[in-house]
Amino acid sequence: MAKAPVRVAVTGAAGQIGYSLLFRIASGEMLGKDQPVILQLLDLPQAQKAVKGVMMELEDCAFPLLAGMIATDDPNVAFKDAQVCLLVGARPRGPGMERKDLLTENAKIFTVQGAAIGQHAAPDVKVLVVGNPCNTNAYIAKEIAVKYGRVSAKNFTGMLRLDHNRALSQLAGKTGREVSSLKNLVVWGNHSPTMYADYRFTTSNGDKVPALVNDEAWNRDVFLPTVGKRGAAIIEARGLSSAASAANAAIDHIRDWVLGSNGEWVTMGIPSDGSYGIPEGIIYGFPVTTENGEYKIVQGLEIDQFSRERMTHTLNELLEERDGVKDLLA
Ligand SMILES: NC(=O)c1ccc[n+]([C@@H]2O[C@H](COP(=O)([O-])OP(=O)(O)OC[C@H]3O[C@@H](n4cnc5c(N)ncnc54)[C@H](O)[C@@H]3O)[C@@H](O)[C@H]2O)c1
Ligand SMILES: O=C(O)C[C@H](O)C(=O)O
Repeated sequence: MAKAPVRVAVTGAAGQIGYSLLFRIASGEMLGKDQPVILQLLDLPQAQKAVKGVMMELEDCAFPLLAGMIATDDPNVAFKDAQVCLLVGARPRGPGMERKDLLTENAKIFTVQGAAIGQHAAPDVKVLVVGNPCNTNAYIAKEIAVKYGRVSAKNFTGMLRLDHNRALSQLAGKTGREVSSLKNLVVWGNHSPTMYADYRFTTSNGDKVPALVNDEAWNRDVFLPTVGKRGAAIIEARGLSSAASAANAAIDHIRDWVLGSNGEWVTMGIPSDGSYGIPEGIIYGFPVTTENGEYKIVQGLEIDQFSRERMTHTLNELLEERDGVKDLLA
């Protein structure tokens, strides 16, 4: 018997990430090749004409799994009964900006959308925030949504998967190993240059990646800055922020969350439960495994002095961002 369709809300549907994302969701790459979806597309009033154009193209693909779609500029309509919400719509940064420079402007979007999700989404909704600064925007949406008592704080996540994928590719290049052979990588903390991509536990076909790399200077001087500043390098090269790779990471994040990671570690920005000394509630990149629609933090990893310094540095930035938005949450 055919499965019931899943309602997927996507914000910023007329934007560049939206254009890379929607067709892949509708073709079954996110929720499975046997899972019909209904797309609930949100964008600003002035973008509705462009959203209609995207919907015409979706229609022209004749995707067998696309069971319906709506476009709206009303968050209460977009999130109604949504089981998956991809919060992409927000202003992107330009050259010379840091993601946290977007906070004042973008934060308000997530207060409104958090309230709409809290009131209208399915109680077990899974939310991924892509719009920057994504950790703190996810924090805002979570804090507001849970006030309505229907949805669960643990289901609000921020996107660290692009950083995870970037780190995998850099390590594959350095070691000459295939990306698919690399296991047990983690990116701790904030989606910002302070993030800490940590390959101390990474293996490739049973070999330890730190031994294959065997170059501590490369870790500090090349790997960490390359992964941390990759978003800015793309803006510099393209004149626009990453889009297809961001959409790809969003697909990876939700697919693994819903369908399971088969025991493999993936990085998700999730509300801390206090693990590794990270204060509860902060949306922080952790190594997780996923099964049956739930994630579990990988426990028991040794944190050496260098790692603790890096983890604290990225945490401090998140604490500062949280302080910067506390008035919005009062
Ligand atoms: N977390 C990550 O790894 C990651 C990666 C890439 C981009 N991003 C972020 O994703 C966001 C979107 O990037 P983009 O390149 O698609 O931008 P874009 O400017 O191409 O598109 C943004 C879309 O969002 C819409 N929008 C703005 N405010 C909205 C609101 N209140 N409700 C609904 N829609 C709204 C705009 O009308 C536009 O259609 C940016 O904040 C960018 O920095 C995050
Ligand atoms: O860097 C940006 O502003 C966009 C995005 O967060 C990225 O990492 O590519």
